[in-house]
Amino acid sequence: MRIAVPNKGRLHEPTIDLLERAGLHLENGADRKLYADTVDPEVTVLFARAADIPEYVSDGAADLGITGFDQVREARVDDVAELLDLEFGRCRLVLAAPEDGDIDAVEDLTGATIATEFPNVTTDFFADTSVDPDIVEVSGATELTPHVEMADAIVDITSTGTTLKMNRLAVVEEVLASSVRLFGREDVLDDPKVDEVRTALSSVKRAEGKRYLMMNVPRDRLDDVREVIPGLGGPTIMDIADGSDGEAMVAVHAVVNERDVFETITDVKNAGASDILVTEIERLVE
Ligand SMILES: Nc1ncnc2c1ncn2[C@@H]1O[C@H](COP(=O)(O)OP(=O)(O)OP(=O)(O)O)[C@@H](O)[C@H]1O
Ligand SMILES: O=P(O)(O)OC[C@H]1O[C@H](OP(=O)(O)OP(=O)(O)O)[C@H](O)[C@@H]1O
Ligand SMILES: [Mg+2]
Repeated sequence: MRIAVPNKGRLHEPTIDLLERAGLHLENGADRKLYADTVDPEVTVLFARAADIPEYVSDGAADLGITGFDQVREARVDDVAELLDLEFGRCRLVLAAPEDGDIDAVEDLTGATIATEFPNVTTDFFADTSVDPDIVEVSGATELTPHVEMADAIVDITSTGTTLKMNRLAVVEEVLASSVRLFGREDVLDDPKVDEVRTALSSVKRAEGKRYLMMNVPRDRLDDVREVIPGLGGPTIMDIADGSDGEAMVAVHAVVNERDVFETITDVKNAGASDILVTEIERLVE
């Protein structure tokens, strides 16, 4: 099983980090190599440009791929299926035009020229509209093209909006919302390894923002404590040896959203819990 992942750029590090956290540790270094083995002898990682990954998966050079949804759409591969939204690399492909110009709506683009690194996504977008502008493919610095009279508008990636603003461009319309996805070629989806990889990656995503809470509770206060633990499924309750004064005690373990931890600690303490421990969770397998 070969997984194609971004070899550089902003998606490289978070992808490697995710594989590591999922337990798919890379064995022989990730830098400047084409391939890396992982702890799983059946799983190899192939490093490729983010834009080439969908094609690698479709062609069979790799079986699974991790890259932006924008790249999957641009590659127009029809034999791959999405397996998981990895929820990072969030950005939008937008149609943008000079702030002080007269393009305020898609309809203003009749006879116009659009510069983009995403000619296919752009073509598909305009196919659903009443206008049919010329599309010019560029390979970078797209935001510059309206200022050098190469284009009237652009379709480009934005996330914070800083680059558009710096170039005095305003969003006319959203073309596509993107984030990084795990996807696979349809003819390998039955391989149990695919599900293993998907489960491992989704277990990391599920654990993000969660904490594991452990505490001791006198048995006769258990109901009060249970009431104040915000539910992500019921807590686990275990008998423990009686307290020093012979009081019957139980251990209560629960998975809690990180943002609820502060309040929950106060609440369970007031309800009678003691020896409260909070730990991070690496993975949460369904
Ligand atoms: N500003 C951004 N915020 C969030 N995600 C982004 C942003 N820019 C790009 N991305 C996502 O990252 C993907 C790859 O972009 P990145 O800039 O890392 O690679 P690249 O420009 O293709 O790299 P290179 O040209 O150096 O190979 C994009 O297709 C998109 O999904
Ligand atoms: O809305 P913002 O936060 O400003 O992000 C948008 C910018 O990010 C990307 O460029 P990147 O930094 O990847 O440089 P690149 O053009 O070299 O790929 C994208 O092409 C935009 O130019
Ligand atoms: Mg880039």
